[in-house]
Amino acid sequence: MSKMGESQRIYSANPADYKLLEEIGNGASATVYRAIYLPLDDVLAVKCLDLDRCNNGDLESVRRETQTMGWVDHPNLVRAYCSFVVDRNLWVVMPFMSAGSCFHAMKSAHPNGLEEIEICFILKETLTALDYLHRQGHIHRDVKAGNILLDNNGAVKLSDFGVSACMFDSGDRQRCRNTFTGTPCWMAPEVMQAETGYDSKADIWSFGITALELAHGHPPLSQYPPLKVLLMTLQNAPPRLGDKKFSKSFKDMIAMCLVKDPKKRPTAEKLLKHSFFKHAKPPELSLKKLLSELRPPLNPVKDESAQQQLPSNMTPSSAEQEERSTSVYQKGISAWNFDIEELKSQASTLRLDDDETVESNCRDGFTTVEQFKQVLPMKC
Ligand SMILES: Nc1ncnc2c1ncn2[C@@H]1O[C@H](COP(=O)(O)OP(=O)(O)OP(=O)(O)O)[C@@H](O)[C@H]1O
Repeated sequence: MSKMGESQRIYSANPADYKLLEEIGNGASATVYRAIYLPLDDVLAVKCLDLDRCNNGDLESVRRETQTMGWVDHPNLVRAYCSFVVDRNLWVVMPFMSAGSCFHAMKSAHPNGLEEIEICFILKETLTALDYLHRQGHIHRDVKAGNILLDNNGAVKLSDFGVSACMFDSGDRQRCRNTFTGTPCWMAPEVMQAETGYDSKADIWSFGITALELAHGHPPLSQYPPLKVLLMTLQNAPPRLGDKKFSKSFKDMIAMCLVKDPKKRPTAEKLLKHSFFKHAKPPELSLKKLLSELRPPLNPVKDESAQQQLPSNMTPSSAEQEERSTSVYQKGISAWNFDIEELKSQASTLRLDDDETVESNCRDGFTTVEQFKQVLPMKC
């Protein structure tokens, strides 16, 4: 299924036309490589999914991701130029985002978060992508800094449609989904409660959490285990941005996203009109400094050509260390997508008198283990 690229170029479905270079990313389901499309000498990214490692549910998510990536046509969304099967792998060909993800930007240069001017531009572009997706009847369901990609020209694109969902499934407009997915720190309260269902407003909550992640370098509650994140999200007041260094309009915009009742959250379209986004500066003013500070998001350990491109101030051992800490952080978060059964079994073995989490949550409102278990999703 070869397709026209953004630049009106056609990319073939012949693997011999692509030369895979170094690894640039590694997610729960795939490895992403920088690659050259030999007929045009174009640099691209190729996501390789090992189909043998996928069970039926994963295959469905792969099918959805490639399908969504194929039809999206928006400057702030990563689209698939084409996809095809090579041996037991699915290759998805897409534009190469040379500066990597916002998660990578924070880990490599700004562990305590980005500047407001940078965040404002990145969020405005991301929200524009969400507005487009929602108008098409789609929910992204995994909005987070790790899925917001940057290139060295200041382009911002939302990626990873592995868990995105269509609200028009089965031909009917299905406004509410009731499948449990997403990652706990960014997950809206209504998504955690499987029986209530959710819609595109769940992305607005995740967007608010992503704003806090960009401001602090990590999302709220990231220090807690998944089960505790679920419970605290449901029971505690929504997180807020408190730091004096940020503007009132930024704090107010986040507060509008992080309202527990989804009906009271604004749509992406309405949120784009918030005064915070009126201050967004073009990338040459907002992202120039950040982009100049970033190391290329290449895998320095496994690939010699990648190692040659490391800046002189980054020794292989510090690069290795960063890679290790990054992969632990990413796994700790992304793997949660697939750990719902594990969470349920954890909950079933918990006893009120021997678990601090349950005890504290009972103090905060839950009175029985049964009540506590009811917050856990029944579907996944
Ligand atoms: N087009 C691209 N250009 C540059 N880097 C990319 C591109 N696509 C993905 N990456 C990098 O690869 C990483 C993993 O990609 P992706 O998130 O698509 O994989 P995944 O297996 O779906 O991840 P997850 O664990 O979030 O489900 C991203 O975080 C990003 O750093």
